[in-house]
Amino acid sequence: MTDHAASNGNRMAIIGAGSVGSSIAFACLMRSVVSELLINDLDKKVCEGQVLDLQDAAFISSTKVRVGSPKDCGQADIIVITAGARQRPGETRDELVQRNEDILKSVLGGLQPIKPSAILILVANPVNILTCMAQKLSGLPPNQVIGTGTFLDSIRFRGAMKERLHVSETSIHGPWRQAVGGKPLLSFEEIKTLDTTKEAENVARKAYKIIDLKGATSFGIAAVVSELALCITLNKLSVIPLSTYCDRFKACLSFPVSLGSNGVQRIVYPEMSQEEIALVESSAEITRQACAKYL
Ligand SMILES: NC(=O)c1ccc[n+]([C@@H]2O[C@H](COP(=O)([O-])OP(=O)(O)OC[C@H]3O[C@@H](n4cnc5c(N)ncnc54)[C@H](O)[C@@H]3O)[C@@H](O)[C@H]2O)c1
Repeated sequence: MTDHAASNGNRMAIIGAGSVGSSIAFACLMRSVVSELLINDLDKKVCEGQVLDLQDAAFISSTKVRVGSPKDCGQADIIVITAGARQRPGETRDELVQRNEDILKSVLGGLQPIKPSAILILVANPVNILTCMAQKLSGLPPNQVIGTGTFLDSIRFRGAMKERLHVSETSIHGPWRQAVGGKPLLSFEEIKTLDTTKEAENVARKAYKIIDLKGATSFGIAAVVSELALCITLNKLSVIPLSTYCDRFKACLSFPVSLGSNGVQRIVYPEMSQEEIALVESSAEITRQACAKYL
């Protein structure tokens, strides 16, 4: 099925038309993932400018684009929230929490009543915490509220491995203990000689490197969200690492999930060592503490 065939009848709303929101809109437009794209931003001037610019690109798409009011956006099938304070150079994700919590609260309030079958995608950071907050405040079932999680990090990892192994990103199922064509990644000669800690750090640092160089990241996350939208509209049930509520750890964390028209269908927990489980538990505890006021 072509990307074009996915668009039939679906409507997507993007809240926040800054670097990330406008790039997501452009990626979704180019892939015709929905029939109609609504864009909303507190800054009405910027929002109108982005819509007019996107409309110029729509001649090679089957998607129509327009400005949407918060209420219109609340009735979309897929609602993407990018409205948020941008991460400043050197700022940690946690320092963004308070600024972005206030914005999210006001965005969710404006969208109400949200279409009961809508899938809400959180992009603004820190994504696990905002996903937890949106699960509590949106009124939607938790499986319909997801965050982009570590999908982009996983794409970056696969991109780095592609360079080493000369195989397509889509044939690499990371991280380390996973496989390429059924062969464990760590058993490849090219990988055995790698400093895996350094390689993992490079992947984790890439967002900061881009922010240092150009002030923000936008294209990678745009491609990621267009892919999530396709999974939803086509009910693909692809397994992707996303932020979701993990009953096992009692927190919103990024784990591989199958994603379809109803949102998260199942969580696929990988085999984990005791050391890895302890690391996840400690992340879960930090996330739980940050979310405690919403539980
Ligand atoms: N999940 C990821 O991998 C990922 C990647 C890149 C960026 N981000 C995050 O995405 C967010 C946005 O980044 P950006 O570079 O687009 O920032 P930006 O400053 O360019 O855009 C944010 C936009 O949100 C708008 N906005 C603020 N409050 C609003 C409200 N209440 N209603 C509607 N619009 C509102 C602003 O007017 C602005 O246009 C940040 O939190 C950033 O950290 C996440």
